Amino acid sequence: MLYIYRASHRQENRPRKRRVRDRALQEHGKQLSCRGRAGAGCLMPSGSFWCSPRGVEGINPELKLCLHLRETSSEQPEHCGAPPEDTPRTLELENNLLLSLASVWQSFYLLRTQTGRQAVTGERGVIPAARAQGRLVGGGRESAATHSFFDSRQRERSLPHQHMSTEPSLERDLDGLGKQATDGHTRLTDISGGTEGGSMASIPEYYASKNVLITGATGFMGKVLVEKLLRACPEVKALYLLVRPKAGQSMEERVSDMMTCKLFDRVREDNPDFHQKIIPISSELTQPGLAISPEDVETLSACINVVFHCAATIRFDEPLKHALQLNVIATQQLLGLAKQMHHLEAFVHISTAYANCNRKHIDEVIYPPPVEPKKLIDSLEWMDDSIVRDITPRLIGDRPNTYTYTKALAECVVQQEQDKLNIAIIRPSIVGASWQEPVPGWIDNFNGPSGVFIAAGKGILRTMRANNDAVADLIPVDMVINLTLAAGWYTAVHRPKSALVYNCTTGGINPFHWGQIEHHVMSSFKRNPLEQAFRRPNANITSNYLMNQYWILVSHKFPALIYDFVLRLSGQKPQMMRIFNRLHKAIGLLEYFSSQDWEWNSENMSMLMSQLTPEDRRTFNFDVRQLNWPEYIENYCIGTKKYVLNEDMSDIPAARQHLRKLRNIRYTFNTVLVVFIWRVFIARSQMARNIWRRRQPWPLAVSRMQHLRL
Ligand SMILES: CCCCC/C=C\C/C=C\CCCCCCCC(=O)SCCNC(=O)CCNC(=O)[C@H](O)C(C)(C)COP(=O)(O)OP(=O)(O)OC[C@H]1O[C@@H](n2cnc3c(N)ncnc32)[C@H](O)[C@@H]1OP(=O)(O)O
Ligand SMILES: NC(=O)C1=CN([C@@H]2O[C@H](COP(=O)(O)OP(=O)(O)OC[C@H]3O[C@@H](n4cnc5c(N)ncnc54)[C@H](OP(=O)(O)O)[C@@H]3O)[C@@H](O)[C@H]2O)C=CC1
Repeated sequence: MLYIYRASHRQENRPRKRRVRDRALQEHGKQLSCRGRAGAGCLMPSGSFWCSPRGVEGINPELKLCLHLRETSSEQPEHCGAPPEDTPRTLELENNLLLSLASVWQSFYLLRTQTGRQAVTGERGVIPAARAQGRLVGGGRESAATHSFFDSRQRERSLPHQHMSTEPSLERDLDGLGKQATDGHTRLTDISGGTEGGSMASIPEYYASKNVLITGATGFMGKVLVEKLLRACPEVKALYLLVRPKAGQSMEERVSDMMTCKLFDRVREDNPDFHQKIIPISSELTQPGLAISPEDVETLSACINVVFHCAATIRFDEPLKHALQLNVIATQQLLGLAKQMHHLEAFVHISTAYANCNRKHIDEVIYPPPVEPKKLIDSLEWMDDSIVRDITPRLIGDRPNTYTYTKALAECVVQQEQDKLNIAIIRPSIVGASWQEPVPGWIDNFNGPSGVFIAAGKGILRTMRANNDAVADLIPVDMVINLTLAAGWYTAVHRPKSALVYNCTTGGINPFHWGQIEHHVMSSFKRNPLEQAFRRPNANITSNYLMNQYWILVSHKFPALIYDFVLRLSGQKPQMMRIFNRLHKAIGLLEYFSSQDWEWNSENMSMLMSQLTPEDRRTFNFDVRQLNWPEYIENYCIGTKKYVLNEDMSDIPAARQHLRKLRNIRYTFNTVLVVFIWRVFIARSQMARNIWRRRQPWPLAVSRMQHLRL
């Protein structure tokens, strides 16, 4: 079965385009991807998908046909969009052209398969083949900012390393085969991860026998990355972790502590000796040369194949100088080290979807930086901290904090090396607890919404400024890591000419709103309460500033005063007001993100998914359509209880009992308050009594009725 379609970029045609894709998807289980302006694509018999952003448009520019689907095997072509009245012939011509392209491709594919060269293009080598046949017009777009997946495969890179020099460029796609044969050395086999003669290496096959360098491995995402690599790619050779000593612990102690964490239970079960694959390297990223010893630099330069750069300061209130030091300068230094690595195949940089939060629509491109990073680095170097603090608001401009500002600069720094390295940039939105792996709901920190959920679950947080109808772009950490590993694989195997950006978000595909989050978080914590809650969980979000301030006063500050008063009376140190002040600072920093909407284009995420084998798609699942939000939020809340607060699930009955007690206390308190108000303001004041009578005629009516009955 061969599907052929072409799609215009016109907004009104998108639903139709989606229908075609969905249909093909239903029948083939393949995620299709087509991007660029008007596009044309065909799903090959092998199941692979071919698409050219400009090819057909170049042949027949006046065609503004929205969508056309044709099944060659069935007699009746299905039209998913109305073909233009004046174009049946052109359309026919075009379809014929696509069909002939497809058949050229098929013969080429077969030829390659017969000559055992699948590793070169695999079943995805459609464009090179078609281009080599001189059938496609148009080429890649020029700037990295408009770079697309398909373009990336149409341009040749000047490869930095010898072992990469066998990239199957379009121009030498066919000739290159001869060259390789004379070499007698299938270097492309190296690229595809050691699979011989067969199809493209799967993700675990690719990572087999690779040395991987990870920064930020002791952090939330880094840990999940290490765990997943060890579990899903058991043949990986070694993981080199750049770790600093901290809080009186050496880096070795920190890493061995980390490996005893519950997160690694499944890996430990599969391979009790997994720690042998972990090689900690002492590194303080804010120091010159990343404070890596010369011997370690030599080792890393000689053996690393893939770098995952996760380390960063994610604090929103980080002083600019420090945020710049870690998020930008350290990234620059790491890139410098990466360029020395003789066998580096991919450099994966973790950014954030909010790096460009000053925009409402964010494409998978690297936007011009707010300032040239080098200039800023040079200027801040000589400036006193207090001066930097004073000019920070002016510098960050329309970004909310130094974190998003420096992450945007880091992307620019990474982009500057795209000619020398194979780069992927991952931009996750709000990374939350795990969806499925290694266990549902795994989370180990208070960052982002986790702290808010916990504060609400403990009954401390009662109000927060957020827009009920704004999309809460949460993404589970395991999905981010699956995508990251897949992007590493894809970058190494396909080596896009320029850095490929992956917006790793959910809102555009499977949206969920803050109002819904609030509802599910509250009901989840009522079913599975946290221990020793301060009050019954009952948080409300509002976008109204004044309303929020009112509730802060009534529901936060007033109870805190009473509680601290009671603590004082009982001879203890007051603490509630202090806790609330910290909470207000934290939620004040988060409100920017919960009060507005962004729209991210995540086509590269879909593209990447379409490139995975069915098996890899299961193992490295980042299909956000499969997220069932209520279930995810329930597991998230349970995860905060189990893994952040280390509370035991067996204590839930006691926690429920505690909530009942709090409810009874509240009822009693409210009753006492009503009686008190009655006694003080109503019973004692003649004026209040008069008002009460006028407003409340029912007591008179009741007494009259009683009188009548008597
Ligand atoms: C129920 C209703 C639900 C409705 C939900 C509505 C809205 C959801 C809210 C937010 C969503 C937006 C999230 C946007 C994320 C953007 C995505 C990203 O790209 S980056 C990752 C996000 N980064 C962060 O979240 C970091 C934010 N944190 C900070 O900037 C700072 O930590 C701080 C909040 C300013 C606090 O700084 P401070 O110096 O005062 O404290 P410390 O950091 O030293 O921590 C002290 C102590 O407190 C604990 N802690 C830290 N943060 C929180 C928190 N949010 N809640 C509770 N406790 C927190 C921390 O662990 C320390 O504990 P200890 O001393 O025991 O170590
Ligand atoms: N969490 C989120 O919601 C999101 C995160 N991201 C990005 O994902 C990446 C990982 O974030 P996450 O795991 O949540 O962050 P964490 O704060 O949990 O981890 C940060 C990591 O960086 C390391 N690090 C920090 N400073 C240094 C230093 N000076 N020298 C060496 N290592 C250092 C930390 O090591 P140590 O343990 O020694 O402190 C830690 O391992 C970051 O790049 C972040 O921008 C993007 C979007 C959302």
